[in-house]
Amino acid sequence: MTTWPALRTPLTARIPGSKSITNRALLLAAAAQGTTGLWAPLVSDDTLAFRTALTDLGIRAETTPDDQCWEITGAGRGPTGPTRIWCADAGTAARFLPPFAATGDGEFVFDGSAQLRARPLHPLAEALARLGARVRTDDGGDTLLRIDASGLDGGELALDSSLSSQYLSGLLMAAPLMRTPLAIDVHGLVSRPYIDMTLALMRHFGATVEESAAGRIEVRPGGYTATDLVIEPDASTASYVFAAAAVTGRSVTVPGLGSRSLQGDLRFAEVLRLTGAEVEVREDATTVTGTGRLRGGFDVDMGDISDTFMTLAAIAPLADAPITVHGIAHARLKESDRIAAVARNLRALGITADEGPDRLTVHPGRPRPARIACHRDHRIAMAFSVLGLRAPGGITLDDPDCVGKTFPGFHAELHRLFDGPAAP
Ligand SMILES: O=C(O)C1=C[C@@H](OP(=O)(O)O)[C@@H](O)[C@H](O)C1
Ligand SMILES: C=C(OP(=O)(O)O)C(=O)O
Repeated sequence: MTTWPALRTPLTARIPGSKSITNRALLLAAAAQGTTGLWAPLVSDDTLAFRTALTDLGIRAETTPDDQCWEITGAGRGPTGPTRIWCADAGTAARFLPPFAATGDGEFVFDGSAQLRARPLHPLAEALARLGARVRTDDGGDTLLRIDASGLDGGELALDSSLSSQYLSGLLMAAPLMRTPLAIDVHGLVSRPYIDMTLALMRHFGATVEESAAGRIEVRPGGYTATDLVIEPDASTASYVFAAAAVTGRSVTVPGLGSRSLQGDLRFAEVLRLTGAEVEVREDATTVTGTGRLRGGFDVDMGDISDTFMTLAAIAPLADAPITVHGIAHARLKESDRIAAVARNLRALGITADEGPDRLTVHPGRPRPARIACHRDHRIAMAFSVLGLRAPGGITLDDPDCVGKTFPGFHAELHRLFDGPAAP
C-alpha cells in the first residue's frame, strides 16, 4: 500500500495575486507621475472593475499578453471630470476612488451594484465634506456618490473607522495629492492590518507618512513616484487551501506568501494552529499540514482578519468541540451579512450555529447534503467548498461563479489539489 506516502506528498497551491494589494497599487500608480509596472496582479472581477474605472478616469493601462504585468501611467495629480465610474461589487473601488477623484477637477458620479449600494459609504462622504469637497450621497437614488471636485486641502479630521477600514485607506492614499498636510485621528479601527498595508504601499510609492501611538496618522503633500511592484498571492484566498489541508490531513504550500507578507490574513494560518494543524511560515512561503481531525473548544478574535472567519466557521462542524469567533460585527456589512448568512447555511446542513451581534459559535456535527445560498458572496462559495471536501453527500452551491470576484479559477484549483492525483 502506498497511500500514506502519497497522501503526505506536499501540494503546491497556485494562489492568484492579492486583491487588496492590486487595487491599492493601481490607485497609487494612477496618482503617481510616470509608469509603474505591477507584476503578477490579480485578474478578477474586483481588480478589472478597478482598472476599468481608472481608464475611464483617463489613466493609461496596458497589459502584457499573458497578464503577468500591468503598466499604469499616472499623471501625478487627481483626475479630470466629468466621468461616471462603475464600481461593480468592489468595496475597495467605492472607498478608494472617491477621495482620489476629489483631489481632481470636475464632476464624478460613482455607481455600483445593488449589493455595493447596500454597504455603508456615508462615513467617507462625511469625511470628504469636512475636508471641503462638494459631495452628495444619493439616498434611494441610482448612484452611490457624486463629487463636484476642485482639489482638496488637507487639515485635521476625526474618523470613525468602526464600520470599515477602507474609508481611512482611501483618504490616506489621496492625501499626498492634497494642497496641505492631512492629519487623521482614528477611532474604533477595525481590520487594522489593512491600514498597515496602505501605509507600507504609500511609502513604497514615495509618500511621507507618520503615525503616532495615539492613533493619529499624518501625511505630507508631495505626490507619489512611479515604481515597480511584485504582487504577493492573496492571503485571504490562501485560507481556503490551508483549511482544506487541515481537514483532509494533507500538506499545502503557498509559495510567495511568507513572513514578509503585507497581508494580515496570513494570520489565519496561526488560527489553524489552534485546531491542531502544523504551520510553518518561512520567509517566502507558508506550509500548513493537517491531521484530518480538528480540535475545537476555543474562542478566537478575528476582528483584524474577518475575511477569513468564514473559512474557519465552515470547517468548524468537523471539530471535536464548539468553536467561537468574535470581534466580527463589521463582517455583517460586506458582500452579505456574513454572520447571518454563514449561520443560516450551517443550519441548512443540520449543524447548530448560534450568532450574536459580533460573534458566531459553531457546534460539531455531521453535515447533511444541502444547497448553500451564496448571496453572491465569493467567500461563502469558497469557504463551504472546503467543507464539501469532507461532507459525506458533498455540498451544492447555488451560485458557484460568484468566486469570480477574487478567484475565477477557484473551483478548478481546489479540484486539482484535492480531487485529482497528488501534485508533484
Ligand atoms: O482594505 C482592503 O483592501 C480591505 C479591507 C477589509 O474591509 P473592512 O476594512 O471593511 O473590514 C476587507 O474585508 C476587504 O476584503 C479588503
Ligand atoms: C469584503 C470583501 O471585499 P470588498 O473589497 O468588496 O470590501 C472581501 O473580499 O471579502
